[in-house]
Amino acid sequence: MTSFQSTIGDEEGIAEELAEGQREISIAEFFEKNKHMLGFDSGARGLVTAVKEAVDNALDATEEAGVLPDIYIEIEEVGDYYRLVIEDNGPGITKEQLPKVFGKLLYGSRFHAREQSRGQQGIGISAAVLYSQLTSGQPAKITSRPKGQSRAQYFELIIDTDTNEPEIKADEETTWDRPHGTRIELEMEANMRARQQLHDYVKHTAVVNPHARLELREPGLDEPMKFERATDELPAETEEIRPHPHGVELGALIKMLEATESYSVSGFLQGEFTRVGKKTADNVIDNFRDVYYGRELAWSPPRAHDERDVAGAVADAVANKGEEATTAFSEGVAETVASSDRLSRSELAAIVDNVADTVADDTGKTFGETVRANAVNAAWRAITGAGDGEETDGETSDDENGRATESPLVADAYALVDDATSTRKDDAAVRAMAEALARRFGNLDGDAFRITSDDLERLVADAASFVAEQHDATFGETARENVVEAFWSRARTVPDDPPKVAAIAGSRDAAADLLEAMRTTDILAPPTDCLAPITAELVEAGLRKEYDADFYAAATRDAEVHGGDPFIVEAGIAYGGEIPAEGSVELLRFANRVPLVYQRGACATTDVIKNIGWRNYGLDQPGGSGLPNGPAVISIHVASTNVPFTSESKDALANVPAIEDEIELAVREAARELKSYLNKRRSMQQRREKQDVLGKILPEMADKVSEVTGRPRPDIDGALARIMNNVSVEREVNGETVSLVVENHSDVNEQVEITDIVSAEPTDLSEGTVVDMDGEWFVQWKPEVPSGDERELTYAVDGDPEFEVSVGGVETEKLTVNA
Ligand SMILES: Nc1ncnc2c1ncn2[C@@H]1O[C@H](COP(=O)(O)OP(=O)(O)OP(=O)(O)O)[C@@H](O)[C@H]1O
Repeated sequence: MTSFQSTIGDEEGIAEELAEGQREISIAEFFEKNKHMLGFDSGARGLVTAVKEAVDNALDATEEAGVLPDIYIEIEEVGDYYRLVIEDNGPGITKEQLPKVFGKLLYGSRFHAREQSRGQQGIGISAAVLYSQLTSGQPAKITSRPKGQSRAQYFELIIDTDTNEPEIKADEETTWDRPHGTRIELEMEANMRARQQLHDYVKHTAVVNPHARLELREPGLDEPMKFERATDELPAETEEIRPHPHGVELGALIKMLEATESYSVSGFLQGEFTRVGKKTADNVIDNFRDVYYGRELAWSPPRAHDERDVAGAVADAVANKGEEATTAFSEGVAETVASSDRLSRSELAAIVDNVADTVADDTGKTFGETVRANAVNAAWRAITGAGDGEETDGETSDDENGRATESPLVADAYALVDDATSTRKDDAAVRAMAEALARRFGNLDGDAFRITSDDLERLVADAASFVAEQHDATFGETARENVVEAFWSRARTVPDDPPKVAAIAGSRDAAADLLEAMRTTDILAPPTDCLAPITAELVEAGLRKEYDADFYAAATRDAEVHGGDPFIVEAGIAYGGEIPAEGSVELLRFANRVPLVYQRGACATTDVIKNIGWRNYGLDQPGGSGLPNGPAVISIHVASTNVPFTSESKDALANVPAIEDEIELAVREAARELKSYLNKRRSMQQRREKQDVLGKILPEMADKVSEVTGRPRPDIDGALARIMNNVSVEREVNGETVSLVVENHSDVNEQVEITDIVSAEPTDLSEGTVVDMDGEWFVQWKPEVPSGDERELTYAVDGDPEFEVSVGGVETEKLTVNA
C-alpha cells in the first residue's frame, strides 16, 4: 500500500496533492526508460538492433529511389565503446528533414502509408540515436548527400528527451565521395556477444534481398563478410493502397466516416476503400439495409378461389375517380399482385405506384399520394390480414381463439414450416408452430413485418418454446434454423435509402451495422501491387544459395487481408544434404524481407510450425507436436502493408488468426512436396533393397533348378526386370547388327532416353541420331515404350567395337540395363 492509500479518506485534498506529481511524459523519456521495447535491452542486442534499423532504412530508401542497394556496415572498437558506421547509396535526406529523422522519435514517412516497407513506425533509427547518446554520451554523426547535390550535409545531434526534439551540435557542409546516400555514425556501450545474431541478420538479409550488395566489417572478422548481388533486378515497385473493407475495425471505420468528404455511403465506400466500385458498394448497402432496417417478410398473394379480395379492397379505398379509372386501377393492382410469387409491403407499394401511373396515363385521372397509400393499406390488409382486428398491447398473445388463427399468415407460415422441417413432424405440431409464428409476426411494429435476422431467430426460438410447452412437440436447433432460413431467404431487402455518412458516424450501432455489412459482402481480394513478395522461385533460390540440401520446395499464397491491410505469406523448405540431422529444424523468419533474429519462441510463425503434425509429412516430431526434428530448414516470409509485430522492436509476429492460417497453408503446401519426395525416396530405397536381394537369389535359384532337374541352367536374363516391373535395356550383337531391346514391364508408358557410345562409325540406324565426337559416335534414341510393350533399336557397325550405353528418363531404381 502506498502512503496515500493508507491515509485516503482521512484527509481532504488528496487529489490536489496527487495532481502536483502528475505531468506529461515525452515519448523520448518513455523509451529512455523502456529501451527493451525497441530492442535495446542490452549492449549485445543494442548493437544488432542499431545495425538492423539502419540497414532496413537503407534498403527501404534505396529501393524507393529505384537504386540497387550498396550498403556498408562497419563496427569498430574504440576504447570502452563500439563505433557503428552504416553507409548507403540511397537518395539521401534533405537538410530540413535530417534532424527530425534522427532526432525525433515517431517521425517518419511510413506510418500513414499503406505500402509494404521494412520501416513502419518512425522510431527505429531515432531510438538507435537515443541509445547511443544514453550509453556513450556522444552525439550521432550523420552525413547525407541528396541525389543531384554537389555537397553533402554533416550534422551532429542528440535528442532532447524532455521535448523529443533534435538538439543540433554541429551543422556544416562537407564533401563526400558517394554521389548520393546517407552515412550514420553512432557510438555506444556494447559488446559482440550477439555476433551470431548479427551475422545471421546480415546473411539472411542477403538471402531475401538478392538485389542488394552488403559488406560487414567487425573486429572478429579477418576478412570482411561480403554479399554480392545475385540479381540486378529491384523488387517489384509497390503502390500505396487504401484499406480493404474486410479488414477495418469499428474505431477506424468511425474515424474514416468522420473524416471523409463523401456525403453518401456509396461515395464513402468507393472513395475510401480499395476494391469497391459502384456494384460492390450497392451490395454492401443492401447488406447494410438487412442489418440496419431488417428485411420485410414476404407473403403469398391470393390465388384462384381464395377469399382474399384484393381488387375489392382497393376499389373500396378509392373515391371520386370514376368507375373506369377505379376498376382499371383496382384490377390492375389485383392482377399484378396475383402474378407475384411472394410479396413484401414495399413491393406492393411499388406495384400500386406503377399501376397508378399507367392508369393515369390511360385515363387522365391522377392518383395522389393519399389515394395510393390508402390503396396499399387496403390491399395489404386483404393479403395479410395486417391491421385487422383489435390492436394488441405488444405482448404476444397465444390465445388459441385469437385473430392469428384466422390470419392468412397462418396458411402461408404452415407451408413454409412444413417444408422446412422433417416429414416426421406431426401435422398438429406444424400447425401449432405456424400459428405461434403468425401471432408473433402480427405483433411486429408497423404492418410491413420488418425484422432483422437476429430478431427473427429470437422470434422463432420463442415460438418453438411455446409450442414445446403447449403441444409437447419439439423444434430442435436444426428445425429452428431451417424455419429461420425459410422465412429469411424469402424476405425482401427494403428499398429505404441508407442514412447519410454523418448520421452513421454519429451512431455507433449504425457504424457497427455498416461494418458487419462490409465484412459479409463478397469483395475482391486487395490488389497486391502494394506488396512485393519474394516469389516462390526466389524463396527456393535463396535457400539453394545458403543451404546445400537434397530437396527444396517453396510456396507463395494469394493475398489475404487483416486489419484492412493485405498480406502474403510465403514458405520454403530445404531438406537433407549438408543440413545437420541432429536436433530440431532451423526456422528462418522474415517480415517484409527483414530477417527476424530474436524472440523466436514468441513468434506466431513458431506457434504455427509447432502445431502442425509433422509426422504426416515425414519429419520426426517427438510427442506429435512442437518443433520437428531432422535435417530441414523451414523459411517463412510475411509481406504486408502493416506487419503486426508483438512489440515495437519488431522481433516477432503477433498471433493474428488470419495470418496464422495463411502461414499454416503456405507451410503445408511446401510440406506436401516434402512428403511426396520423402515417400518416393523411401519406396526407391525399398526397391533397391529388394533388387539387391533378388540379384543374389535369382542366379542361386537358377543353379539349384539346373542341379535338381539335370537340365541346362534356365535363362534368368530379364527375370529380374519382370519381377520388379522394371524397364530393361538389353544388347544383342549379331554379326554387324547391334540391337538394343527396350522392354517396359512397368504399368505406365515410359519415354526412355538412350545414348550408346560406340568406338566405330554406326550406319543403317533404324531410327535416332548419331553424332561424331572425336572418334567416338554417340547414337541417341528417345523411344516412347508403352506399358507392357517393347521396342528394338538397331544399327550396323563394322569390326569389334566397344559400346557404352547410358539410359535416362527412368529412375535408376526402375531400370535393369544389360548392355
Ligand atoms: N538511410 C536513409 N535514407 C533515406 N531516408 C531515410 C534513411 N533512414 C531513415 N530515413 C527516413 O527517416 C524516416 C524515419 O526512420 P525510422 O527508422 O525512424 O522509422 P521507419 O523506418 O519509418 O519505421 P521503424 O520505426 O519501423 O523503423 C523513414 O521513414 C525515412 O523516411
